[in-house]
Amino acid sequence: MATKAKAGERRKYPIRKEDYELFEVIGDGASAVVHRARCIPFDEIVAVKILDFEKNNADLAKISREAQTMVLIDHPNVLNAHCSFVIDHDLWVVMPYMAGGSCLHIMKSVYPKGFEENVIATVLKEVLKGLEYLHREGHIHRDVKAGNILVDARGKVKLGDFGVSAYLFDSGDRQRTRNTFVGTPCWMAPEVMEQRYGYDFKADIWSFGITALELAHGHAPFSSQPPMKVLLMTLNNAPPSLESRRDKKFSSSFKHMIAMCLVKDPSRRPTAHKLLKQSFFKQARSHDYISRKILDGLPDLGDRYSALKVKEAELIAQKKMLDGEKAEMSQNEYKRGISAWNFDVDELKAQAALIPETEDAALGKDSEGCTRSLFELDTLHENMPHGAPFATICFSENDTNLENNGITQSITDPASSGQLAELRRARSNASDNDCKTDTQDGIDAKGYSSPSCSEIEKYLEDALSHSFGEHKVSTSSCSSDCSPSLKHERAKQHHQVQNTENCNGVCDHNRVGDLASEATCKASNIKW
Ligand SMILES: Nc1ncnc2c1ncn2[C@@H]1O[C@H](COP(=O)(O)OP(=O)(O)OP(=O)(O)O)[C@@H](O)[C@H]1O
Repeated sequence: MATKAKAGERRKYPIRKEDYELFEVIGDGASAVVHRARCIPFDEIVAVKILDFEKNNADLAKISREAQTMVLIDHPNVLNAHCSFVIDHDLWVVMPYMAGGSCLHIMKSVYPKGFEENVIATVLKEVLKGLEYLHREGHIHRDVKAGNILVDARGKVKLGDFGVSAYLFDSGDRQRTRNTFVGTPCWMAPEVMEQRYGYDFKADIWSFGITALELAHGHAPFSSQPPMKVLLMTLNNAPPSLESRRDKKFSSSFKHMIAMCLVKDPSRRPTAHKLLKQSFFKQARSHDYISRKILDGLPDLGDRYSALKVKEAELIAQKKMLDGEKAEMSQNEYKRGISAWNFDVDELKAQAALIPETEDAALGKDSEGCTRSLFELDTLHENMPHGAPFATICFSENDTNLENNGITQSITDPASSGQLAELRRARSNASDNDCKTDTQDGIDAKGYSSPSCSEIEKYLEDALSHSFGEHKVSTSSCSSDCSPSLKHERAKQHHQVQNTENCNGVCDHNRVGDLASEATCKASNIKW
């Protein structure tokens, strides 16, 4: 028989396995499986998240933190836990059942290209209210994404999954920043990736901006890229935005709100409280609207989940086949790129050996003498934009000379004066039609990152004007603050010019080779 709690009092949910009847699986994540279930004494449908901490390598601290945090939560827009308990090596977390499932699930099932703007505004306003509460209470959520925005049967929206959340104010000393590296790369703020100065609740605002793009397009920027590439693109490229041709349907207030969140310098991002005042949210409607607009006619959550699993399995099988072809193609492009630039590996090694010791460090040279750049080529190529045929990049995690993010790129001069002339010719031949059209995240139909017209022009300009004798070029986030971080004065001037032209965060020299080689191929009439 159901027991009733007094007004204002929280019901005490039973903490015995026998008190729950588990039904179908309705979700799974990195560490858990979630079931629809019935709490027998209350005759209430709930969700039970089961985490096997033995299988998950026993991050018991993380898991209990998640459970404790969830039980203490008290806000209509944040999913709380009714209770949690340990059964063998499983932790059971009992939560309210969110019958609509996550926004990611809803999009995958019915709106693969994303939601309409007023649906997004309504959902995001609720999420922001939840974030405002969490930040006020000293939490960083650290995993804001569509997969963690849950909708109940009435269209009410809650931010879920504290799998990686932690107290911002540690045991009384109110330490505001943390130095751990957790989260999901696509939504991860640059400062979290850098792990240099720690991060604070503003990391959630970046993830919130990425989530807004995810809801607008049906997927997060760079979502088809491997994690390492996502890291590089987030750190090196301009922040993603809602500015491509396909985004014309969205209002300028939406674009502006996203641009405010996706600023690389966290101190310049607004708080959740301030964001809520943005005019974009004026179009937000009620939960009934969400229910009518996106939940009506949806199959049951369990059925949707099973259908998605089948679809996912098919995609994985297809991808396995494609990956074989892709690896071969990539290898061919790599070889072609090398020959286009007439690379001489031994000569490059010899050049590197001539560079004084202090310079070597900045070049990211390892004990074998800049070999990292040469022998990591395959891996790097996989992580570079489509067609990047040569990698003249050394990563230096220990370069203390540069005031950057710890990733240093060295552009070693592959260009003879003849090659530069060829490049110049190529640029004058390359018409705008040769360029890919600007896309919001630069991902082409094959899932490769492709440069836009303006990027090509910029990088060609960069390749031509860059002093190839210059060995150190920082790729640090010269985002909207445009702080120059080049050590050498000449490079600094070059950098400043570049920043004036493109002040929103691109210092990406990665692609010089990509574009230069593309141009070279075009000039030489080689099929690219
Ligand atoms: N209370 C709930 N009601 C309905 N569905 C839920 C509920 N909690 C979670 N889910 C579904 O289960 C999925 C996985 O849950 P959750 O994100 O908590 O697991 P996780 O292992 O922590 O995931 P992550 O990969 O984000 O770390 C969610 O994306 C959502 O679709």
